[in-house]
Amino acid sequence: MNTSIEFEKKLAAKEAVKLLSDGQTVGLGSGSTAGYAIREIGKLVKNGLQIRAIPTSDHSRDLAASLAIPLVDINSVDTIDITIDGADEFDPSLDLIKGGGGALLREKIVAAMTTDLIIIVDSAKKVEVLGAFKLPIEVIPFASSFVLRRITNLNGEGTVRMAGATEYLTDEGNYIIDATFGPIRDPSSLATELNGIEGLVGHGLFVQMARKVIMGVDSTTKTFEADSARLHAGKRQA
Ligand SMILES: O=C[C@H](O)[C@H](O)[C@H](O)COP(=O)(O)O
Repeated sequence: MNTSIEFEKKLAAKEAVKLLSDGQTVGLGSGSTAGYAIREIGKLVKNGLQIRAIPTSDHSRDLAASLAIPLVDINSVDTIDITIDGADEFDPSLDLIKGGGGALLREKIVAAMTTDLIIIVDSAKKVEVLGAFKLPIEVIPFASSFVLRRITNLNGEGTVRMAGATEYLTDEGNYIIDATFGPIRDPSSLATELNGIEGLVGHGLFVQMARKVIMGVDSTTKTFEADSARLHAGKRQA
């Protein structure tokens, strides 16, 4: 484990939870950085913060429950005030690649319901152009070969993620294809192409969804804010 990277993740998490206030419905992201935020939220709840939370993965649900963070069923709410989640890459427009941990489908649904999506990252996640990190794509098992061929048609290359000798399964019982498309200079167009493939239920391109990215860097944090006109266009698309 790289201790300075872990320190940056913790700093970003601590900064993000300052945005929480009583009465909010809060989305809980997935992954190691979001895990630090969930632990911070656990401390705030213990000290009296009154929120209700919606986790984006079974793992985050179990972690939140172990910290006595009140949880609510996503189907019982219309909107989510704020979500704190991690990312695998972010670019200068605050477009993201997510899903390295396989939680992208629920994460994107939660993000689409969220007013303020706050992304917390270490400094290694900042890129000029998305695409060095393989794009996770969630598919129903029945469609995996079909989707792999469609990815090839888009000049990409994909492989089904494995967990030992068998396919990795998401919380929704689906497969993940990790795909490379080279540098993704137009995330919005690639997202549209992928959205049109039958059997593909989600992908890790989060375009025009993040309100802020809070990045830990050395012993401080840096916050990047989305252009709000662009963000509203993205929310309508989601
Ligand atoms: O599926 C996993 C999520 O999208 C994570 O938020 C993402 O992979 C970043 O994870 P980490 O904070 O562990 O780098």
